[in-house]
Amino acid sequence: MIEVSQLRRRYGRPGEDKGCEAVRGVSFTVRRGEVFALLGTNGAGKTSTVELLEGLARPTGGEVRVLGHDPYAQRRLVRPRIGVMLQEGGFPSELGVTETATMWAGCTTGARPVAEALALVGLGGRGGVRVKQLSGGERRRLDLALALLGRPEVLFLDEPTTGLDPEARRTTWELVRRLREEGTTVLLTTHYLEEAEALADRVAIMREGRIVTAGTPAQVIGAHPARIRFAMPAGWFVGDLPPLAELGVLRHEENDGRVELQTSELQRTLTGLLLWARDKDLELEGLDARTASLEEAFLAIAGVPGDVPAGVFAGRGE
Ligand SMILES: Nc1ncnc2c1ncn2[C@@H]1O[C@H](COP(=O)(O)OP(=O)(O)OP(=O)(O)O)[C@@H](O)[C@H]1O
Repeated sequence: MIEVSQLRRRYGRPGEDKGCEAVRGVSFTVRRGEVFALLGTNGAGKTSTVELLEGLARPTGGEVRVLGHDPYAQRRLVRPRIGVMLQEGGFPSELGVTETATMWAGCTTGARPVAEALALVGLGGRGGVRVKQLSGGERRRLDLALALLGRPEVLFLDEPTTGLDPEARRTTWELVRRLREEGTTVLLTTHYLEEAEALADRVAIMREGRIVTAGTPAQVIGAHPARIRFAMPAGWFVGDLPPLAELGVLRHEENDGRVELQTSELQRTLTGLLLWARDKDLELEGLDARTASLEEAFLAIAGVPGDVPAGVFAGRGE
C-alpha cells in the first residue's frame, strides 16, 4: 500500500546548507491492513516524511508510491482513497462541528454520513457546538472524524492522540484496531511509546532524518537487554554469585546492596540465579525480572534521555 525508497526532503533551495535536509534516505513498505508507526524525538523527520506520503510536497530525492501511484504527481488518483489527520487541522473556528464535517464531506468522494463519522470518534452529541468551543482533545477527534469521512484505504495519523485524556486515547486505539480489522492500512506517528506498542504491527525509529531501527515492537525490544534486580542477602556479595558471563549477563551494577544484571538471555540468567539462591537457601528480596520496554529501547536508539522533550513518555502507566 505504501512503498518508500531512498526518500529525501530538503527545506530551502537546492545546494543550501545541508542542515536543512530533514529526510535523508528513508526506505520502508507498508502492507495492506498493517499499522505502521514512525517514532522519533522532536525534529527527527517524521512529519516531513509523512507529508511526502500524503502528496503535500515533492521529494527532493527517492521515490514514494501510495496505492501504486506517486501521491504528488498523481494526486487525483491517490487523494480520494486516503485519509489524512494532520497535527493541526486548522478549521474555521466559528463553524459548528456538524457544519464543519458537512463542508468537508462536500469535498470528499463517497463520504460516509456525517453523523456516522462523528459517532465513530465519540462526538455524536457535540454536533451543534462551535469548533472554537471544543477542548483540544475534542478537536483532535474532529480531525480524526474528517480523516475517516471518505472511508480511506490508507489512513495517515500524525500524533492522533496528543491532548486526549486516557479514556479518549483508548477509545481511539479501539477505533484504529477496528479500522485495521476492516482492512484499513494505517501510518501513524506518535510520541506515546505505549501507543506504538499497543497498536503497531511494525515500528520504525527515526533519528536525524534516517530510520535507525525497524521491526515489530517485539523485535525492537528484543534487541535490548532485559534486567534483573534484587537485594543481595546480608553477608553475600556479587562475587559469590555463579560466574556471571556463564549466566549470560552482559553488565552488572551494585548499589547499596541492590544488584542489577543486564542480560540478553533472561530465562537462562534467571534460572541460574534462582538455582543458586535455592542451593544456598537464600531469599532474594525485591526480585524483579523484566524484558526491556519499547521506551527503554527507544531511549537507547533515538537519543540520550536529555534529548527527549518533557511529556514524551507521558502516555506510559496511565
Ligand atoms: N517548513 C520547514 N522549513 C524548514 N525546516 C523545516 C520545516 N519543517 C520542518 N523543518 C525542519 O525539519 C526537521 C524535521 O522536522 P519534522 O517536523 O519533520 O520532525 P518531526 O519528527 O515530525 O518532529 P515532531 O515530533 O516535533 O513533530 C526539523 O529540523 C525541522 O526544524
